[in-house]
Amino acid sequence: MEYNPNKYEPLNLIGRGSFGVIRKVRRRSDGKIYARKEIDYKRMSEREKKQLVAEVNILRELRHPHIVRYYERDVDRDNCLMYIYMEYCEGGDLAEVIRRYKKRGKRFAEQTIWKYLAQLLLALHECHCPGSGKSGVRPTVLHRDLKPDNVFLDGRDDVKLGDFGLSRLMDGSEFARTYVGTPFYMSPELISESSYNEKSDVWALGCLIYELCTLDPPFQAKTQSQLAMKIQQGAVAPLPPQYSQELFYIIKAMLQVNQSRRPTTADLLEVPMIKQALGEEP
Ligand SMILES: CNC(=O)c1c(C)[nH]c(/C=C2\C(=O)Nc3ccc(Cl)cc32)c1C
Repeated sequence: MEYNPNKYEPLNLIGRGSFGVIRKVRRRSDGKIYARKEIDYKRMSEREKKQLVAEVNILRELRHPHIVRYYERDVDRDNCLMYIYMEYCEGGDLAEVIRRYKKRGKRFAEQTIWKYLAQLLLALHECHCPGSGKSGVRPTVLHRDLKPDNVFLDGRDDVKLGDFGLSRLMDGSEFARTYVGTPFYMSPELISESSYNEKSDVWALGCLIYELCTLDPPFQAKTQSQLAMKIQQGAVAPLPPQYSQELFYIIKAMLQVNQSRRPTTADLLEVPMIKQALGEEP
């Protein structure tokens, strides 16, 4: 399909992914608003380009109410740019909301945290257990980069998992080069260099839910080696008193250092409080 520069009207920049920018765009034919990720593949190796295309093809098939929808892609060969057109989430990313709450001394309501946890579990379950939802059978997709910056809010205050698995494109070295910020959500098994798996996504989700309660990650340190030690010890400080023991219990279960004792998304979706939080879903 030939690149059509006039199909979408570029609007303002709204975000920055780990290898490209996100721009708000308007489709000229019907005025509909989308988010466009603009990937500069000038410096990518042939292998990475092939992986990127394969990755986008898998991600385009992920159809779920709590996964940011991929619509189409386009390639501007003259400028070595790949455009990925996705669902626009007017609430922005969760990292920005956490920053805002911290600045204003606000806290998330416990009910909201259960709702976000339940919705993100459904999204992760759709990725980990292909064919569990309505979409057809396909390979397991591991998110690998679950963090507040990659969770987006729509206009109804529902959360959507975004920026899928593209970090998998980088092999060890490049991922390190491309990865920005401190790996607060890195799991113990990733630190001990065993393989990343579904339980590593559950660990990252546990870190994210803990951060919604305290507005800080569960493990923090001045240096990466001190951070690694804290993660491998796995000591989780209590939540602020306004939150229930049930919430703390589920977070501690997700932050089990021993991944064989960590619950799967299927296990967690059976928890009564999670079922109750989903009960409100249409
Ligand atoms: C300040 N930026 C924002 O408020 C913001 C808004 C309104 N939307 C976004 C981001 C996305 C958005 O709206 N849709 C997306 C699909 C995939 C990815 Cl990786 C990101 C987005 C952002 C970062």
